[in-house]
Amino acid sequence: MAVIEIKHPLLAHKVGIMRESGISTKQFRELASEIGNLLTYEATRNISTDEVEIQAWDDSTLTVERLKGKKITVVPILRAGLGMMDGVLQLIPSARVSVVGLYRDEESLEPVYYFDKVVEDVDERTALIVDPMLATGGSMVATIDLLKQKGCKNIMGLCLIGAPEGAKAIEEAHPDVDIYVAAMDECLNEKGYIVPGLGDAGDKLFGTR
Ligand SMILES: O=P(O)(O)OC[C@H]1O[C@H](OP(=O)(O)OP(=O)(O)O)[C@H](O)[C@@H]1O
Ligand SMILES: O=c1cc[nH]c(=O)[nH]1
Ligand SMILES: [Mg+2]
Repeated sequence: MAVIEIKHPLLAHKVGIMRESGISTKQFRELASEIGNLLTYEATRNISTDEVEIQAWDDSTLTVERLKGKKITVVPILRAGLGMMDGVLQLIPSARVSVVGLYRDEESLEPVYYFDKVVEDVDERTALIVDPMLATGGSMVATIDLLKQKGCKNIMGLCLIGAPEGAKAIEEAHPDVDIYVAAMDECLNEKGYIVPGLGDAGDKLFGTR
């Protein structure tokens, strides 16, 4: 199963608020970041830790676990992915950030590449792609393609909302990649928007349109 819906009352509550018409930019941003944080907690359940020795409070030597935080790169897909990024970095502050710029052509719904700045040692890191919407899946597939071309071998994704069409696209193109979503919705409408969805996540995060 490449796309995993995380069922949790906190996520359901927060996604429900994000779907309301007239939500403020401020509240939409806060919720996108909070859900990014909660999804990170779930998605990182099985990432590896190192054992390190510390000097404990009573001067004894203690072996504790440390996250291999420097081995993760967070990959926001511009623009809307930036809205989830801070919530992810709150939990993994030492992660490096790699940015991928794509927008979806409104007519063809195909992803159009315009920028990337991916960390040089991405082949040694786990990539955590963040983007609120998995609609046709084209933008996520293109980002995974790009990261794999650069040598990245471990890739996960975090999205607020997924559509079955996007899940199918990921499972066909990249069955090795797990995408964690806070809600799996019903379908896409004739314009490629997720139904019920929450509208245009980028516009709501950036206050455009
Ligand atoms: O699964 P897909 O069909 O590819 O659609 C999802 C993409 O569409 C949105 O970005 P958009 O193109 O609106 O760009 P923006 O973030 O700059 O608003 C969203 O943030 C995803 O990147
Ligand atoms: O529903 C959707 C689909 C793509 N992009 C969005 O922002 N929303
Ligand atoms: Mg947009």
